[in-house]
Amino acid sequence: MKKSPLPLQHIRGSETHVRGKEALVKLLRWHFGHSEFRGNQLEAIEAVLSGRDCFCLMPTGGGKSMCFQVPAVAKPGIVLVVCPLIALMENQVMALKEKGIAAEYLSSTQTSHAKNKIHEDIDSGKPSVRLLYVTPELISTPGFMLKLTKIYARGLLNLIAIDEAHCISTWGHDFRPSYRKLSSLRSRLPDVPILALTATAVPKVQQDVIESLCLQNPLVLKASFNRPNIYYEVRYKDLLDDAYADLSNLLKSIGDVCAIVYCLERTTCDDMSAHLSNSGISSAAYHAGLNNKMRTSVLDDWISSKIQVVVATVAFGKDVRIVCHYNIPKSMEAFYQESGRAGRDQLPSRSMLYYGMDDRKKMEFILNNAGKKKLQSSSSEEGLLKKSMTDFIQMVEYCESSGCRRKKILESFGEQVPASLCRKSCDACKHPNLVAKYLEELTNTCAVQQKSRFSRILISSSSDIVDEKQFSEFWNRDEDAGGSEDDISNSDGISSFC
Ligand SMILES: Nc1ncnc2c1ncn2[C@@H]1O[C@H](COP(=O)(O)OP(=O)(O)OP(=O)(O)O)[C@@H](O)[C@H]1O
Repeated sequence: MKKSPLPLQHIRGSETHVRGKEALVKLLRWHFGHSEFRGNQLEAIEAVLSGRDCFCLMPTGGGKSMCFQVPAVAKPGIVLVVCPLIALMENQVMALKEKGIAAEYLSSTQTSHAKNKIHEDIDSGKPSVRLLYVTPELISTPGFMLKLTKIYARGLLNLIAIDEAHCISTWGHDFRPSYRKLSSLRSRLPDVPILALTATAVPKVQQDVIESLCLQNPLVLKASFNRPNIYYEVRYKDLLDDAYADLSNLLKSIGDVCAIVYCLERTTCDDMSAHLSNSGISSAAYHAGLNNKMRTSVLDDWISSKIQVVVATVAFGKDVRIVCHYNIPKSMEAFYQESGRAGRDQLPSRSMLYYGMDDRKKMEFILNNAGKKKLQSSSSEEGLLKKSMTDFIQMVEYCESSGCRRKKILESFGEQVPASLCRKSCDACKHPNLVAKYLEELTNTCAVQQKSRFSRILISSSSDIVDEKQFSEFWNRDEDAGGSEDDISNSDGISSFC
């Protein structure tokens, strides 16, 4: 059913708050079915509709999309949404279309016919599309920038929303060089308000985002990172007989609910998915090694609940009840972002991290060697290397500490909170004695492992116990344009994103 846009007479410039609010709430109810705005949504929407830049930091699942989707239905013209992942774009566009809102995305996964139709519409002078999702790579192509300047010259570009804006910062956990090029948007399209959205920016990154995008006197909105509906837990692989079996039992025990399992390597994803399927859990792997067709088919099957579990190296959207990390993530930011896929509908959800000493060593090895390589090429990378190490140490502390997990997460984002905030919604607060016991056992197990490893080294003639080749995928990932495998948007050429 196609809904007609609600006429809004009162939202022009920064007019009266109450009239604006009433009209906007009507839009929210009409188009999206939500009864009230959440957190800072309204402030962000009013700011951008009045033409002001805005930096909006909201927790994962906080409802950032509404901050640009409501403005898109509030007035005719186009809202351009820059999004780093094709899967997320597809997801959002599909959901908007179901609501009768004219949304499209441009990506390499579409047929030429589909792309041509969108281009015809936006070139027409009277575009029907309200939300146009694109990748940062497409923005940096001269052809698309020219197109944008034409839309802008016709007064049809209302807002530029930059999702996952932390990707612009080299200090962010998911730096994408293509995001850097977004800095030209301000000079090319000077009067269009820019809305930068993120869930994971530490203060240094926030400043970097604001400066890199040349935001002018932006309204800065920040909400707490706390996700009260997520229960955090760590399980210690070294204390389990079989971590694979433990994970499949866990997934079976929670019934037929949607889950994501994150792994660091594609091969682990494939193995894990096969293991889960053999245990009777419908699952599929989803990673950059799959072709477009396979990825789309996995995504479709998952969204339509044909499969219960996706085992992935990359994040993508859907409300899930549980997110498991089968390998330790590289930083608290990455962990927060990924575990935050759970409970985006605010219902009780779980984050389960399987921590293993081998995974820890592997990651330390990767970071050390990546650092050594970089240091050889440029001494300016030293700061970044130190940051990667510090980030990882924070993640290890999260796993190896007997203190409140929630407090650890929030402190890593600079939020000081009492442990009472958790209300026993992490294993360390709910079962402190058990967690302390596990950590003691872990220390003892590691001491034994260390000893036997030491004797193995003495016996072995080889001085190096780590085989570089087995980690080749990590090297490749590190040398990826984005330094992150989250970029699976098919970089098959400069204009491949259109
Ligand atoms: N005002 C609201 N009232 C109720 N539900 C809302 C409201 N705004 C958004 N939501 C719902 O919250 C969920 C998360 O919204 P959204 O996808 O925009 O979050 P997000 O901040 O982009 O999260 P993430 O960073 O994890 O991608 C969605 O299911 C959305 O429909």
